[in-house]
Amino acid sequence: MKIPVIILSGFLGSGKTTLLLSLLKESKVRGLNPGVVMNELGKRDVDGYILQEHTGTTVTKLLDGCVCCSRKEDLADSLLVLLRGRPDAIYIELTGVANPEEIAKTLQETALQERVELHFTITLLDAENALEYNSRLSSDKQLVRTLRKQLSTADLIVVNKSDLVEPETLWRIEKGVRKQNSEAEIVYTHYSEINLSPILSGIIPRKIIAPAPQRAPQTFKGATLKQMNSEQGATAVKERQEEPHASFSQVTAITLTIPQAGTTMPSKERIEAFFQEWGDNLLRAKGHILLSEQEPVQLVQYAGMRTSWEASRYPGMPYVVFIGINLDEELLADRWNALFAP
Ligand SMILES: Nc1nc2c(ncn2[C@@H]2O[C@H](COP(=O)(O)OP(=O)(O)OP(=O)(O)O)[C@@H](O)[C@H]2O)c(=O)[nH]1
Repeated sequence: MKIPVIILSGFLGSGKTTLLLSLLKESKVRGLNPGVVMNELGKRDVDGYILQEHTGTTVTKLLDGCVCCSRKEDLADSLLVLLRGRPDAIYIELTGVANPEEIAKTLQETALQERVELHFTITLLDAENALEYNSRLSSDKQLVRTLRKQLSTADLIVVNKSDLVEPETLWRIEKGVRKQNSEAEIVYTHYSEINLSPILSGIIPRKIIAPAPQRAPQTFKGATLKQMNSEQGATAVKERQEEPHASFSQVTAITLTIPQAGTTMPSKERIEAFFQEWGDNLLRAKGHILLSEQEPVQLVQYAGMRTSWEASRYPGMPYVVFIGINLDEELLADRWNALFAP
């Protein structure tokens, strides 16, 4: 029996890891033993640590590049290693700038095609920012094309962060999504809360001899915008360019540590203002910072121009990964270090 693979795709900060956490918790309830691959553009593994801390799950981490282009071979190798552990399913969380179509092709490679099959591709959207992507990212044409691919190849599109927008915005998002994908189910939610039954349906612990997994009828629940039927504006856009290409060209990930001796720790507000300073150039930041000896380490996340903080048990050296478009690395590092000047 082929091992079902679920791909989690979606732009930076759209809620993929939040969904993966739910998927792992639900898998545990169902007695499933999934293998998990997480790909990060940066050199540090923020999300893998979050998963380990919250679910105890061991994750295969592919850092410092994108498995749909620069690190393509690594994905196939990692999957082969994971398969040795005979998982019930494999969940792959892609970077926010990956094209899921390339991952589907990897699964078709000779060494893998008899052993795994694509079960679901789920693409998440950040409702608060989705409508701005085309203009904000317009300097990177490959990236804009990749974001379209994330939509057109999805079986399920999760419009997340709907707590941050008016219903009118959701209608406009649905209209835009339908231009790329006329068939996928679209659900509206926050904190990636969706009904996971249709996704996990038919995936049964291997110790119980199971038939091949079947997709359940697509009853994802959540809030679907019922009045909008798929015929309205439903012109699926076909990409002409078929050959493989990089999924982005101007996105970089820069990891900065916290200056050590003789430093002053800035307040949370100063760090938040620092993120905002970079405007559209800073797409995402995440890491672990110790703000004072009296407080626990903080997991800081900057996504969709909002910053959130959470206590963490991360024991290592503090750092922050910055992911941006046309970011000036030297300037970023200089200004970052200046934040900690005594
Ligand atoms: N307000 C709000 N915040 C959310 C929601 N879903 C996720 N977040 C927050 O958004 C941030 C990014 O969420 P992640 O799940 O890490 O997003 P991601 O897609 O995995 O991010 P990358 O892998 O870095 O691209 C975190 O701080 C989440 O807590 C939501 O529905 N509403």
